[in-house]
Amino acid sequence: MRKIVIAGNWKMYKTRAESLEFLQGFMSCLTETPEEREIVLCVPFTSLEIVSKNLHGSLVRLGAQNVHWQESGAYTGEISGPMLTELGVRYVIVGHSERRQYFGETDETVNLRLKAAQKYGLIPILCVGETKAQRDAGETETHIFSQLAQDLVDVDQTKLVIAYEPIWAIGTGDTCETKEANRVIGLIRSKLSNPDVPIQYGGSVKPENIDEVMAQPEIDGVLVGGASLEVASFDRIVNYN
Ligand SMILES: O=C(CO)COP(=O)(O)O
Repeated sequence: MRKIVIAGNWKMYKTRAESLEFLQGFMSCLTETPEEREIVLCVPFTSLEIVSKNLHGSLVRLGAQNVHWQESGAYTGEISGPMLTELGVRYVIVGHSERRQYFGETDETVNLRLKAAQKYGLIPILCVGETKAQRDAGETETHIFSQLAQDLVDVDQTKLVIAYEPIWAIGTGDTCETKEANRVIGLIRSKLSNPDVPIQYGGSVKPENIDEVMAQPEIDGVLVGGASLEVASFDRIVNYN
């Protein structure tokens, strides 16, 4: 049985005060959510502690948005696995397209970050996906297979989540057709040694399309950006039908 994982990626949004306000509103909505759905909030580093302290034993899991491969060292601006686990972090996004695009992360460093996350007891959410140009050139599969082949070297597939995020569908309102997302996710699964790895879809997931996305047989959850910032919309997403 594959696990359902619904994660919010807050990116560079919300101060500590705003994070707390969200959490207080969101926790009171969760009473209806089926327990087998794992809900994760990947918040900015500065909000990890306040969110951690206010989860009060709820089923919501804490997530971060990146992790360095060393335990400590002269790596200005980076954060290590032990720094995250100390705050109660359970999940960490690795290789998001915004990190690859704007901050020079490569498949090689993504692989190092994945292995470090697992070494320190974190479950990484590995993001893969193609650009519009790659899709238009018919290179979706080759690009994603190349990312997987490099990113997953020596990675334990029993402690892993993968998110398929077509870059052209992120923050654009331009959702990938659900059947197409389902097809690509099936192809990703065919490349894994563990068929039970939960594979999420990400890219313009909203209350309006969540039911259709989750009805697809290969899709085991979602990684949500913009629609995870508002209590009402994220509540609707985690309580999909
Ligand atoms: O990048 C994403 C999640 O990691 C998707 O963002 P949006 O849901 O805002 O399109």
